[in-house]
Amino acid sequence: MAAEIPVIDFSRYSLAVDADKVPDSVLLELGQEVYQALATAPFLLLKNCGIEERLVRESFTCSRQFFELPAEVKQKYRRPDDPHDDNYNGWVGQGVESVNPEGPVDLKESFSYALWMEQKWPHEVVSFKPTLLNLNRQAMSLGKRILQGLALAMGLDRHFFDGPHKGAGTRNSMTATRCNYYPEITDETVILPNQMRIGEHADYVTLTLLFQDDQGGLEVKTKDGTWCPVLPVPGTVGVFVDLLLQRWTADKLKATVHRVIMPGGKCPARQSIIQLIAPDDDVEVKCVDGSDTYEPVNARSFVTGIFDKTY
Ligand SMILES: O=C(O)CCC(=O)C(=O)O
Ligand SMILES: [Fe+2]
Repeated sequence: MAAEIPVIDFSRYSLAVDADKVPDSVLLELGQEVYQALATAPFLLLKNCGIEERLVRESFTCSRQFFELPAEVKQKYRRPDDPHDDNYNGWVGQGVESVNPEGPVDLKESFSYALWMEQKWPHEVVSFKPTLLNLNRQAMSLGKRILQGLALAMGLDRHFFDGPHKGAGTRNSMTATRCNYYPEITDETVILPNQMRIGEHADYVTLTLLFQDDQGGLEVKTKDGTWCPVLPVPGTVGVFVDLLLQRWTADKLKATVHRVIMPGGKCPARQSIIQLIAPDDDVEVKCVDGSDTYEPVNARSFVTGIFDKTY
């Protein structure tokens, strides 16, 4: 089953390589590999992306230290209740979110942040802010490079997606990083029927990059509707297609439907960190093939429309 998840070597356009020195012909080949993989499999893993392993490990450590703080401390960094708040970032405690509105609440906590965010950084974990901002910067650059490869593979200009994402890291973009913490289960009798660590959903922006620890539990839905486990592969970054990229590509790439299941019985905590790559708030997303598969939508309204249903 796990063999269905392709692993692609991204070293030709890794962050360690000067982007200007990589000609379109080289990027096209790599972009086609990524595009073909995403057009057939629901998800892929990239290796040799140039994001330092040590940084990923340190990010998990800081994030865990934050989640282990008492709830009254984490409350200071709560995400606002209103999804229309333009700084819709911060801590979300357990039992609040249900990414699948039809399912029970997710058994997780999260902390989301963006590069421009000035307040709400937990000072209790000293290296939290610098470490996680460093990961956010590198993940945003990687996301941009993946989109450049996909643009060439789609017959577009290499920089087609650069413009609509130029505000990433500013207040005009919903591009954000989310640290997820799925607590240890010590008493499985408290788990509700069908309760997940995170219920079935697709992410709602352009692309999502995933860093996960070694616990497993992530599953992606294949085209025939079966669930495929994504076994953790150290040193790789996962790539999900999100709902706005599905609209842009007029269904040539389909959004990755995914969930994190409960391993069953007592189990240790699990951690993941995702980088959401979102178009700027004022971008109109319309099918690049000129078809009317989807009506053009404003990126911000599309996403807040989903928040209204989910949270
Ligand atoms: O924890 C994971 O592996 C996935 C997290 C996820 O799907 C999300 O935060 O949207
Ligand atoms: Fe997700």
